[in-house]
Amino acid sequence: MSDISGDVSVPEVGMSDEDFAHRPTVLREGTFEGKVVLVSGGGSGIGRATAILLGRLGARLVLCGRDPGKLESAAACLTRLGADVSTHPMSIRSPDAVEALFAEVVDRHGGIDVLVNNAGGQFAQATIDIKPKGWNAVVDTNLNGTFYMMQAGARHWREVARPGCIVNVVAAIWRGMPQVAHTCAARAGVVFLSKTVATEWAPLNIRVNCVAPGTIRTEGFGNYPREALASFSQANPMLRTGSAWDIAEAIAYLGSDAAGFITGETLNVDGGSQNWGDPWFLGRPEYFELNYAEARLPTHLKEQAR
Ligand SMILES: CCC/C=C/C(=O)SCCNC(=O)CCNC(=O)[C@H](O)C(C)(C)COP(=O)([O-])OP(=O)([O-])OC[C@H]1O[C@@H](n2cnc3c(N)ncnc32)[C@H](O)[C@@H]1OP(=O)([O-])[O-]
Ligand SMILES: NC(=O)C1=CN([C@@H]2O[C@H](COP(=O)(O)OP(=O)(O)OC[C@H]3O[C@@H](n4cnc5c(N)ncnc54)[C@H](OP(=O)(O)O)[C@@H]3O)[C@@H](O)[C@H]2O)C=CC1
Repeated sequence: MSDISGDVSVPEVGMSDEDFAHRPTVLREGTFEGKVVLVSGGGSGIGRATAILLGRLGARLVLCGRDPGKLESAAACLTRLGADVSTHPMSIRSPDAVEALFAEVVDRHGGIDVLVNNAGGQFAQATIDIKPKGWNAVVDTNLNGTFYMMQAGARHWREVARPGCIVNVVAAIWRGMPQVAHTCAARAGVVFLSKTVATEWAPLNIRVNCVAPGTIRTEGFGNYPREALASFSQANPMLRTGSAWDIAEAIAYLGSDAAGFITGETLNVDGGSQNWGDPWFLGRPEYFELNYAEARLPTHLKEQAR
């Protein structure tokens, strides 16, 4: 691929398009040669890093998301790198828009080989205060939207009798996710939906896997207050956040033939947060401050704790 030049002022926290264009990867050049890869939410953050990595590895890229400006900016970068890319503004929450997207992509590229369901997100709120509309918005995006995309992919592959591969970006949900319960519930749904269809769709030669990111510094962090960001780097025993590149490489691996015997799996890329860590999306409530917890102990236990 050619060198990147021109506008690289990308809204990536910590890593730029330039970094993604040059960062070494263990994956062999040409790994995705001749493959068409659809990346939802490909205009920013993890999706954008994934598109750049897959483009470097030879993929033809299809990017979708709601904001045409973000998609155009990512496409301009990929074009500078020499990749073939098309952009499709739409919302994964609309089954009609998903159907139209697949029709457009098949028309333009002749088919799809790998589907990366990365689009998603949430807002932080105490569960007790979440309104039905907010709950539904998050579940609709992360669970329903991902399902529409997965089903459209499977129907496409069944129709053309071609192997398929799905990689869903979920989250490190294993110890619950206080202050983002809606997304935790939706991602848990995607994990078990994926395990289910990994079996149902095996006869169609379709592999289905998930990548579960821990706290990954992207522009998505802009949705959370300063107190939350402070806890994000304490969310795993490595005491740091990951990069979009860490996730992109995991997606590329599961999407490649190197993972040809893996299906129904979830790969955690979380710095070990499933074992230890403490992310709070609005900041840690006083109740959970260690000194405060000690202060609440009955006297005899307080003495034992010292
Ligand atoms: C584990 C590590 C960390 C993870 C990090 C990441 O994932 S980074 C990646 C992060 N990237 C992202 O998260 C980006 C993607 N996120 C999004 O696009 C939105 O958060 C979305 C998922 C709600 C979808 O949006 P949409 O356009 O469909 O929704 P809308 O705006 O029309 O709102 C619908 C309803 O939701 C409610 N409500 C919404 N916001 C708030 C709030 N702040 N407060 C309270 N409530 C809120 C409200 O009820 C509202 O209705 P109302 O009362 O206004 O009539
Ligand atoms: N960063 C982190 O620490 C973690 C991130 N994740 C998940 O990883 C994924 C990528 O996040 P990240 O890159 O960090 O943040 P971003 O906010 O940059 O990425 C979210 C992407 O999803 C797209 N999107 C959101 N809603 C829709 C929709 N209804 N239809 C189509 N596209 C949509 C957005 O594009 P647009 O706004 O143009 O629609 C955007 O490109 C998300 O699912 C996120 O929740 C999971 C765990 C941790």
